[in-house]
Amino acid sequence: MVDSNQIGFGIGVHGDKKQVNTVFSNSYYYLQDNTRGKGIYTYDAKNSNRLPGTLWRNADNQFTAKYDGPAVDAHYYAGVVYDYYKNKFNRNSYDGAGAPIKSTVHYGKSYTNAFWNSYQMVYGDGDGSTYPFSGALDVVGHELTHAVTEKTANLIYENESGALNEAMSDIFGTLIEYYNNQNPDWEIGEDLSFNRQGFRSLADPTKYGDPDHYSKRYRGSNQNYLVHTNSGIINKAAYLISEGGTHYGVTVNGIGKEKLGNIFYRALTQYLTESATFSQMRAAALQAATDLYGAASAEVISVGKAFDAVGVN
Ligand SMILES: O=C(O)[C@H](CCc1ccccc1)CC1(C(=O)N[C@@H](Cc2c[nH]c3ccccc23)C(=O)O)CCCC1
Ligand SMILES: [Ca+2]
Ligand SMILES: [Ca+2]
Ligand SMILES: [Zn+2]
Repeated sequence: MVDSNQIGFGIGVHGDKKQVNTVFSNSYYYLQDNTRGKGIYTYDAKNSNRLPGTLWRNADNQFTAKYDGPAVDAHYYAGVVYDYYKNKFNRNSYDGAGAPIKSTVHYGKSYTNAFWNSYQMVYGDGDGSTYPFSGALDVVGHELTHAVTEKTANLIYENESGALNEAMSDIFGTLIEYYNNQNPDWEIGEDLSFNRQGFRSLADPTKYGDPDHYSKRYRGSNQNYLVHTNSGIINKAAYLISEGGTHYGVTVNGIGKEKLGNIFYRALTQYLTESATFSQMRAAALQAATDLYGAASAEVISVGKAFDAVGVN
């Protein structure tokens, strides 16, 4: 029996209709997308902690039940993230060689988080105060960007390199949301909450208690907190590079989202090393901007000003 590529009909976490690429094999339709790299595969943990769980399948290629929603979004949004990296940077999947992209949904019981575990993306259902975690494209982009980072700079997930790791995921999660162009914004996770409040803001990190200047960085020892809060300093610099603004008296001329993406992607893939500091991020971004736009370019000037504005020299 030869497998065949199909197109299924799905309804996402928010009741939004979307087509999903599936495979028909031995009388079942699977959430397997053979049109991108070596495939995108979506699994069901059935509210256990076992990974990856079972490859999602049904008999009619219709993924419209409420229970199907998280799988539909994980599968569809993984395809959007694949397309962003392929179309913008000609990167074929997170490893550049078409690596299969695997996601598991319905992980755990009332699990109110998501993660990349070096092998796959994992999404909880939330605890009733949030939507299931694959229901936000910026979150899916955030998680898959952890995979890209791991295969490139491999930024150590603690202290400043860990905050850089987090910032890269927030920044590219946001750029991917703008690429998809459905209610794009500079917040992370707003699609997961009932009151539209996100987890973090790149435009104004202080909105959620995160620092927007190096002098305000968290210097404690809780690493999971540190990486998710000190990322605000780099997130703010990225926002200023793209959109411009005056921050603590320093004025930055915005150069737009495309150039921000080009500069940060080049920094991530060509210059950052696993133990990079914020200061080394500034140097990497300046070098990337110089490579791309020239030494005395407006882009290089904006990058320098943005890092000045957040106190990173
Ligand atoms: O990928 C990441 O950096 C986060 C991974 C969190 C995690 C870490 C270690 C083991 C398991 C899970 C997940 C996300 C995150 O930023 N989580 C934050 C915020 C958060 C989500 N759910 C929470 C529940 C309680 C407190 C904080 C949170 C965190 O874990 O801090 C990224 C986008 C949204 C979810
Ligand atoms: Ca949005
Ligand atoms: Ca967002
Ligand atoms: Zn993260």
